[in-house]
Amino acid sequence: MTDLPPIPLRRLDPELPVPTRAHPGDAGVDLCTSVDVTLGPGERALVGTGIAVALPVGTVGLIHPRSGLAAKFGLSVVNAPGTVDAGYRGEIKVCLINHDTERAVELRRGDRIAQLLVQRVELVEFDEVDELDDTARGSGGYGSSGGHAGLVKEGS
Ligand SMILES: O=c1ccn([C@H]2C[C@H](O)[C@@H](COP(=O)(O)OP(=O)(O)OP(=O)(O)O)O2)c(=O)[nH]1
Repeated sequence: MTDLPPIPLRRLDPELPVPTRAHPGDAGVDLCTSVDVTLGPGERALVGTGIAVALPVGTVGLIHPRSGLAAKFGLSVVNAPGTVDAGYRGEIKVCLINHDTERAVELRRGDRIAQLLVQRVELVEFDEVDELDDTARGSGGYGSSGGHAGLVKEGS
């Protein structure tokens, strides 16, 4: 359910299906690879999906991995989530990576390899200042709150 109008989509590869949700209410629509590809352990490849879209300004397309392929084969997206800018009209591509250390992943043309989510984004401007306001977190990050034996608190 959205108040955005339907997003224009071109099938650059008419034999591949229009991306759809696996179930009503799913956040993403599945993207297919337009090519056969075998990824050895640790290998990556940029694959086409055969589709191009015209996203409205104020939205972004995010390319996420599919959790089933990630859990079962170690397949992910190198730059997850990939960013599809509203002004982009080229073919959506997915930079896949096989994180498994032993087994190759074989993908066939038409396999659903990733998912595309469309979200609204704030197109903010930035205002350079000399000082930022104080907060409880301050400049703490990168595990500063602990929660794991390997995350040693600064100063301890
Ligand atoms: O997973 C992705 C990521 C990006 N793109 C396309 C759409 C996006 O609008 C464009 C540029 O992506 P990004 O800004 O992430 O790449 P860049 O390396 O900064 O390239 P550029 O200099 O063209 O912005 O490439 C994809 O098809 N798939």
